[in-house]
Amino acid sequence: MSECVIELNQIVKSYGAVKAVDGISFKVYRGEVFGIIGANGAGKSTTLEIMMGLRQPDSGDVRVLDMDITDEADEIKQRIGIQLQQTSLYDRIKVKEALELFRSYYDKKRDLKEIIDTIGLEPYLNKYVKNLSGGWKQRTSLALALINDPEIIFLDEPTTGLDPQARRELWACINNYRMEGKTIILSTHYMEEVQRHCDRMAIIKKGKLVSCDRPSRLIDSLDHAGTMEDVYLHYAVEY
Ligand SMILES: Nc1ncnc2c1ncn2[C@@H]1O[C@H](COP(=O)(O)OP(=O)(O)OP(=O)(O)O)[C@@H](O)[C@H]1O
Repeated sequence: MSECVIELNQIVKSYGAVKAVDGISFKVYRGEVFGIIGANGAGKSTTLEIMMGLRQPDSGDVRVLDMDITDEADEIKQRIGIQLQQTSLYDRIKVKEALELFRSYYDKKRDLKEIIDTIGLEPYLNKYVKNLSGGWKQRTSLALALINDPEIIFLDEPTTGLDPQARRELWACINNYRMEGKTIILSTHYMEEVQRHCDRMAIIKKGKLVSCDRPSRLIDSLDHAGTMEDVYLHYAVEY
């Protein structure tokens, strides 16, 4: 078994009366592409944000790269990469400026030219982020998540709203980094992406983990399930 790089143990997080995460535990291993799926409001983003160190859980333990997420937050942030859901934060600056700004945040830096070439950003460097299409915005934010050559890359719905070609191209970029042995953790609403690209996945329903396994094993475990969409409808949806 490869090394465990993330361990969540009984995580709970409420926003006022809303229990967004309700006792979630799972492990992620080095080199995995790990998907998190669930209906709108199930608690995927909150779970991701807790793993990224952006939110404190009310209770439970989170270990990332064998460090405590609260005590060793600074060291962890140097070794992970984060791509949030589409944000207007960087709309007013150019792609090149965003890359340079992010680069200044980190001690360890990956070669910028190599990232730009791999992701194909060269023609867009002098464009304002706000003027890019959705696909190029997402590629820019993937580039930003890679700037410190992270061991773990977190992607919150990286392909939402993209057309099929842009989704395919973004996955080609993500798979490049998977081949280097990076651990990739993402949330998505696209079940065919999970089936095709994820080694394992967690299904969250109303803040609870209802299943965590390989897509093929989840499909095989259900009578009459042929696709991940059948698995999603069985586990994640409330009728
Ligand atoms: N900052 C916040 N303040 C109050 N409630 C919040 C906040 N963030 C999330 N919630 C609520 O917590 C619950 C879980 O939200 P979360 O964004 O984690 O779900 P999600 O599975 O990522 O949803 P989606 O697929 O729509 O992005 C939802 O009921 C949401 O309305």
